[in-house]
Amino acid sequence: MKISGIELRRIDLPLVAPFRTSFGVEHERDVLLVRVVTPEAEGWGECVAMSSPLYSSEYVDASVDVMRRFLIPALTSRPGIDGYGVAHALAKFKGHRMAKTALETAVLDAQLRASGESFGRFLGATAERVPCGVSVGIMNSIPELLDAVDGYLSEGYVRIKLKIEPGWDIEPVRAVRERFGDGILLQADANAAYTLVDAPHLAKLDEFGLLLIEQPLANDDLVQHAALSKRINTPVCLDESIESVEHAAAAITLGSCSIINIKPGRIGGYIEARKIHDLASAHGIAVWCGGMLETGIGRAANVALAALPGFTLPGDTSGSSRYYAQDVTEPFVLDDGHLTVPTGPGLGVEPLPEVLSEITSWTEWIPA
Ligand SMILES: O=C(O)CCC(=O)N[C@@H](C(=O)O)c1ccccc1
Repeated sequence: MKISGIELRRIDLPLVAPFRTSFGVEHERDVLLVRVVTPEAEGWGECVAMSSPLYSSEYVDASVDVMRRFLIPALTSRPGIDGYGVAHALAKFKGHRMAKTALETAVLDAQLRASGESFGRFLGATAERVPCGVSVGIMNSIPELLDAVDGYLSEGYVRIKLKIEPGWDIEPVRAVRERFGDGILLQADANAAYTLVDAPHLAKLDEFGLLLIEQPLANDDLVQHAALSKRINTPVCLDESIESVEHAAAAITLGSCSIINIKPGRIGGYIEARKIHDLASAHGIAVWCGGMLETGIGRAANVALAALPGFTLPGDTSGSSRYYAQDVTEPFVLDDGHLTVPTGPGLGVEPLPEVLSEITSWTEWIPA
């Protein structure tokens, strides 16, 4: 396909409630969307970078800059490109995986809308719907946490993920276990808030039968997580540390984790995500699809990815209403704890024009 031009668009979406993690509190999302225009079709992608470089080094303003100055010219200067060619064309530019993922997704979406193939079928999805977990932020009190968890379980979520940090870990997990029993699927996400010194403390989580503890140690570590994995019984899952299939191979070789949270934006795209899925499956490592508070654009792609056979654990593929009163696309609505994989060409969803114009804060057209 020859790209005619690419539109960058920032949209403002307030969250239905503040979302607190060990690295900060989110009240709204300043989301960067990408629209790739070709003679055959248009395609959409979502950049999951946050407004500040707190989850990783990427942030929205930097994504706009690197796309405008380096990534988009590298794509539009080519006589033709397809989804498989994007990562190769952008490889010479270091990092900025979330920006690269948004562009690759938009090119793939255009390509697939032109060919009539769904994103899920392209990736190798084998399920028509996926079981959904939900991520629960750090709260001001245990009662507030229990009310939130009660509400999500009532909505049908099949797995609860609790954000933890030093001072908010053992007691919240204990309270949820005592209130809701051993039957609910429960896991914890530390977002790199601990060090190996905390190993004995983290071992106290072992009594609660958690599915996993996600990224307990530094965001770029593999070696210390391997040491921690030998000192606690709760399975270690990596998120921030895995930025490529090479990282995943190293983590598996070192024994750094037994579960991987696959977040396409973090690793540079859905094609790289499928590589990690295939590698992990070959090693008996379970994977699940993480989330970055995506709008329906990124959510559609994540739900398609989560339908691949190796995604054996419920992901952070919540319904749109977990974060947004009004999504930029038709909302993803939980049905019996599951979301249906879109079956239309490409992502199978697109922004609602009236909503998009209302929430757009900035847009720029970059011609080929
Ligand atoms: O449901 C979602 O999309 C969010 C899932 C979630 O907890 N994401 C976490 C994470 O570290 O995995 C996150 C929160 C805020 C910002 C970035 C990441």
